[in-house]
Amino acid sequence: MRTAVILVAAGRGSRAKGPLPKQWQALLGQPVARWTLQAFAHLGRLVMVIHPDDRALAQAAARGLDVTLVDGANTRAGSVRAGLEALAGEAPDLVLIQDVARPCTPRAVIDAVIDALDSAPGAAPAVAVTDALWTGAGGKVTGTRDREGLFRAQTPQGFRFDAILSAHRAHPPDAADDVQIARAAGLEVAIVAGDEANLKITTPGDFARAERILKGNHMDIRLGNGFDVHAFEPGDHVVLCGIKVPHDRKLKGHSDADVGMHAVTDAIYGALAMGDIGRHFPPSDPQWKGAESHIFLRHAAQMARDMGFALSNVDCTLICERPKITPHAPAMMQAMADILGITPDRVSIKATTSERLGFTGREEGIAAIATATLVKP
Ligand SMILES: Nc1ccn([C@@H]2O[C@H](COP(=O)(O)OP(=O)(O)OP(=O)(O)O)[C@@H](O)[C@H]2O)c(=O)n1
Ligand SMILES: C[C@](O)(CO)[C@H](O)COP(=O)(O)O
Repeated sequence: MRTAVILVAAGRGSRAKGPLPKQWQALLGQPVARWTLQAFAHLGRLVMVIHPDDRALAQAAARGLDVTLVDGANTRAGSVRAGLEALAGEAPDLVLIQDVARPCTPRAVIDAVIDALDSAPGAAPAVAVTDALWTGAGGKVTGTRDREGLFRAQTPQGFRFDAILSAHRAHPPDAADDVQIARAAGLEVAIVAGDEANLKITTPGDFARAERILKGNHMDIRLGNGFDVHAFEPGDHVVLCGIKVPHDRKLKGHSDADVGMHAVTDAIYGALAMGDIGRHFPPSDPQWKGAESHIFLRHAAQMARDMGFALSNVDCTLICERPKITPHAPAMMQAMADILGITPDRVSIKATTSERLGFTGREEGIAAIATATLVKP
């Protein structure tokens, strides 16, 4: 089935106020219209109907996406008709008609509309009215209405293309939506499950609601990796992931030379795209000479929190022939968790040998590789 999408964007957004029509105003850093276009881009054929004065704004919002711009009319129905006429030559099988002012339409709603068109000429999402309904005048309740069987209509409203084109051509351009026009032409319209998240930005407060919804849809997940190596020198213990482990040599480096903790610290900085330990604690600066490694790790974890991230997990592999790590791993996980401010079940410390190959195989030093996951809800 060839499916086209008409996104109506020719309104003036008078109720939403602001310096520009609502569809061109910014929502989390990009125009409202761009969010809506992105939600439908997978369907391939996009026609956006605009006010002729808004062409530059529309081009900016659609940059990099394949969108045909068509001039609209002074009613919503007139704008939809302009979009339908622009598609008449190519006659797709199905058309979805979407308010560009609905930037949070979930993919499940779009899919449900398309699926319902297998068995009906029209389909549209709606949410059942759950509040009591009143009439009112002069600030007073003047009556009540039965809410049974009432729905709040949403978009996209989907139709077999030929049927809705004929219906629009036969109807004056004054209808509230395309379902009204379809029904006037005798087309059956199936109701599919809408979503409270599928709000239409109508008044100024709706921008903040839409931002909250989009933030929820777009959890920010960051991964970082870290790698470190320290050489052995004469000594009687090593410090690994915060734990003193008896050994016949020690690791060379400032202070505790905790190679595992350094790798985890760099993984966190990496996830934040904030460089590495050397950037925050330059070895050339005397105040950091001999600094203990937990200072670095605490700093990275605090920086993540300050940037709004929760540390979801860290995973560190120590690469050495000796000492044996496994007996100490539970204590290491607890020590790292305490410094990171997370529970030990989110910290993994494990080890491998390098099969006696390379510098770790010759027991010249220990290497560590680590991964960290940060999440901003
Ligand atoms: N002449 C019109 C009027 C509306 N629309 C579009 O239809 C959708 C739903 O309309 P509405 O929310 O009422 O938008 P506006 O007409 O812009 O808002 P207002 O009534 O507050 O001015 C919007 O995406 C709007 O851009 C359109 O393409 N052409
Ligand atoms: C089509 C529509 O979104 C269905 O709810 C709505 O009717 C269009 O917006 P308006 O505020 O009624 O113009």
